[in-house]
Amino acid sequence: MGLPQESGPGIKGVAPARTRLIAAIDTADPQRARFLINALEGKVDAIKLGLEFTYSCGFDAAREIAARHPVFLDLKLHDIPNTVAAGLKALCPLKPVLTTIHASGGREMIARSREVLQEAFGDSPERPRLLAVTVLTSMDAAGLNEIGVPASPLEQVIRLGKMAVEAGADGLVCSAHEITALREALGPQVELVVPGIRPAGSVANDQKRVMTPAQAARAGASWIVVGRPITQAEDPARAATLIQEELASA
Ligand SMILES: O=C(O)c1cc(=O)[nH]c(=O)n1[C@@H]1O[C@H](COP(=O)(O)O)[C@@H](O)[C@H]1O
Repeated sequence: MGLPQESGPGIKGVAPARTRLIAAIDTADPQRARFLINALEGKVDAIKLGLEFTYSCGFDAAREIAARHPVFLDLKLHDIPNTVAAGLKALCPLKPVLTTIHASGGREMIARSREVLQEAFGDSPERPRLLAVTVLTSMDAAGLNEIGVPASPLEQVIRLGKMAVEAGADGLVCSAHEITALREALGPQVELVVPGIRPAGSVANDQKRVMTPAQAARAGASWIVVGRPITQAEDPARAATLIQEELASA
């Protein structure tokens, strides 16, 4: 797993030079995590450690992995600005490549988050890229409506995405369905990190707004995030290789 060389697409409104693959290591078992990370060495561009791994295996285990691999630390912080900023400050020693907060936490929360990272890293390329999660890929219009958002997922992603980038986010987590509109609204530099990815023929599980790796790459994803289609495959390394081949030929 090499550190990412390219950041974002090169030409306005078109796909990045290469859409990179992140494997989500969603497990509570440190041995299983180690097995998967070893199996995926050289096959994926980064690994994602999220709530399940970090809460079960601990921050030190995450730190150990981040010292050896490019890590997307996905803890989706969402609290008052002061608390989120302090939480992010505590995460800085891990030096993740990417990390997440919720865009719906609001402008000040995002701005304070960016400030903390800027203070810790200055303009160093090691500064973790701050991603704002827009509308979870497990949500559809009915789900949004139920929580009092009378907009389509696309409208809400664009609304939150514009605000988050203005406030200082380097990128957004969105579904592949919103990439084209986000690129039109925000241009080529913004990092678009896209979960809800399912290779053709695989089950959606709890994901609602899904697309294939090739569709996401053609739309202009900077990164795709794939969990169960890799981690629950009989041969995770082969599953990752097939996805990389699909991305390369998209
Ligand atoms: O922030 C994320 O990574 C994320 C945001 C989102 O809207 N949807 C989403 O699925 N994710 C994460 O992406 C991964 C998707 O896993 P699979 O559905 O197993 O491919 C999980 O680790 C989720 O936590």
